Amino acid sequence: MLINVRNVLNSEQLSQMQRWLGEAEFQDGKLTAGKAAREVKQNLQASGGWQYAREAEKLIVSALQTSQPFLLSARPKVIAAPMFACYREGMSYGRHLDNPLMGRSHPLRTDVSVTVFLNDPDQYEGGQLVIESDAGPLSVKGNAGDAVVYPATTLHRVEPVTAGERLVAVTWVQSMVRSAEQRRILFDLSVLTSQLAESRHQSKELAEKCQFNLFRMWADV
Ligand SMILES: O=C(O)CCC(=O)C(=O)O
Ligand SMILES: [Fe+2]
Repeated sequence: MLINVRNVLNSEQLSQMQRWLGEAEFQDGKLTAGKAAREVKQNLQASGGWQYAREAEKLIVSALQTSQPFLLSARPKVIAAPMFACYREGMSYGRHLDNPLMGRSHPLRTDVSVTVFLNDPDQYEGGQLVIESDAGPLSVKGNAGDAVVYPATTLHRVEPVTAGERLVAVTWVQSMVRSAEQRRILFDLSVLTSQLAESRHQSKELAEKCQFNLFRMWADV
């Protein structure tokens, strides 16, 4: 399931992020890539020495933690510290698969990948995030503040930026529900429950009962 979550960051949070990023020092993104990804990764990333690194990570994680569509689609158990990437003219990230585990001392299993767009799509040309699916490639270019959430089990790439600059935060989630298929069912049931609640339909409780009991059955906490 690929979902586009609107307005994970509000305009105030977005301006704050952009101010902080204005002070960031960027370094070669290959420094944080696994062996295979290194060969296709051509971008820049905010360095660990960036004075606002911790605040920026916290802002993204807490914004995700308060977004209902994100919580219902990803069912996060742990959210990794986000990385802040910048793609300038000519930069791209070729077709790759994200590492299955991230972090050394407390490894996190990457079930879900997340990109939060930090500037508007009219500020760069190219730079689409392209996710391969059984139905063919899905190409995304989100508005500033939106996030795209997709299974980390998919091959994906970032098309070359041909003009301007693309700014994103990327992170990964270890989900309480490991299976993407099960997460999809739970998400659909949560949508169904709220639609039935809105129309005050008598079956709302039954839909919610199915959602809750399947979550209880599948959750690994
Ligand atoms: O920039 C993006 O949207 C995704 C980048 C990516 O695939 C990665 O960092 O592994
Ligand atoms: Fe990736």
